[in-house]
Amino acid sequence: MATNGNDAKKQPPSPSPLRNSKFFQSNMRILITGGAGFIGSHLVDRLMENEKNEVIVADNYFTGSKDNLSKWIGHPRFELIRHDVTEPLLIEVDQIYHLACPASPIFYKYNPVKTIKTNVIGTLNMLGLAKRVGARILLTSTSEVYGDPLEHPQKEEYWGNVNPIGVRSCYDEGKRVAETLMFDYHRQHGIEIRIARIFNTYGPRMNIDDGRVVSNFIAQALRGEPLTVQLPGTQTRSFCYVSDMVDGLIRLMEGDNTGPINIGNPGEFTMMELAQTVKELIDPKVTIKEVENTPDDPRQRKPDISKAKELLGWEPKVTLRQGLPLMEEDFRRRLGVPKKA
Ligand SMILES: NC(=O)c1ccc[n+]([C@@H]2O[C@H](COP(=O)([O-])OP(=O)(O)OC[C@H]3O[C@@H](n4cnc5c(N)ncnc54)[C@H](O)[C@@H]3O)[C@@H](O)[C@H]2O)c1
Ligand SMILES: O=c1ccn([C@@H]2O[C@H](COP(=O)(O)OP(=O)(O)O[C@H]3OC[C@@H](O)[C@H](O)[C@H]3O)[C@@H](O)[C@H]2O)c(=O)[nH]1
Repeated sequence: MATNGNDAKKQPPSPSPLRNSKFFQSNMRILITGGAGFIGSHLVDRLMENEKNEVIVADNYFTGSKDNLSKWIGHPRFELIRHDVTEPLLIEVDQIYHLACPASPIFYKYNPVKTIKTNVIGTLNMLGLAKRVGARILLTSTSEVYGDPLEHPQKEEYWGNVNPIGVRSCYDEGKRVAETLMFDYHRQHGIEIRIARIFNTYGPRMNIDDGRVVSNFIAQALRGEPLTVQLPGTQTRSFCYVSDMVDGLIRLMEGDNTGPINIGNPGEFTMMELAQTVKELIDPKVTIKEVENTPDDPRQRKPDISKAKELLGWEPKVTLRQGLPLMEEDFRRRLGVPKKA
């Protein structure tokens, strides 16, 4: 008999039979797609702290690097696979953190068709894997699903204001479809899903020429170049330090709520305020240069994190003024610009 595709009460598939193997098994085998990237590599560090975890990273190194994982290469509980998520992956795991996707606008716009494939086919492949082995899967979605929001701050119930045919759509709409796929697999196949809507996150290990605003301003200040504030400069973002983000993602994965749940720091700054703060912290002599913006840049963004507080017992701890110097230290080391005594 055909199954009812909309049966929300359907049970999830049973976990991998390898759980009962006579060979040594860690308690939890965790796949992190995009684990060689910025957030992914910090997540690897945190999950590897637990001796009961075995961590497998699958990454195509488009924006990530083996350098971010160098301390784990060769570790018996760690495995690194060069793999593009637009191709199927056949392995046995208990949990999947699905992060693979370029995140900086300059990188996701570089090959928009590939960005859509990564979000749609990549998420389908990872859901197929979750279904086959009975794994729980967490998607790192984004505040960009709210587009240029007409509600402020953004609650999870807000459906967003997204241009479907613009230059950011490959990412925004790609992530929206990825969320849809997650819920359809959940309803139709009983897959255990978790969706995090991540707001702008920063910290050590961001690519120096990543193109995102915090890394741009810090690198520019250290190189003695003008800070490029894109017009009008009054647009706002809310910046979350990476350790807080990793904490939120793990709580979401381990908890009972599917989400979507906003994970971000509600502290809101204009880009001009951010530039002034970086200037003051790193080098008061650097100048600020106003430059053209890119199409469809959201004018305001700030998460309502009531759900994360209530359902995950999570809220960010690191303020922007505490986090920026930690990132400055990492950038100084990588750029070879020591702090003057
Ligand atoms: N950092 C943020 O502010 C932010 C905000 C919202 C959402 N997110 C989401 O969090 C995740 C991680 O972001 P990040 O800031 O660490 O970015 P990142 O670019 O540093 O990491 C992305 C990783 O995915 C890999 N990747 C890209 N396409 C792939 C593919 N087809 N197959 C396999 N690997 C692939 C890259 O090589 C990289 O290692 C992304 O899904 C992103 O959309 C990030
Ligand atoms: O040099 C710069 C770069 C950027 N900006 C401005 O800074 C703001 C933030 O831009 P970013 O490129 O850092 O990031 P965005 O907020 O546009 O997208 C980000 O948020 C959601 C995530 O899903 C994306 O992965 C992430 O890149 C924009 O208003 C942009 O115009 C500058 O003023 N100067």
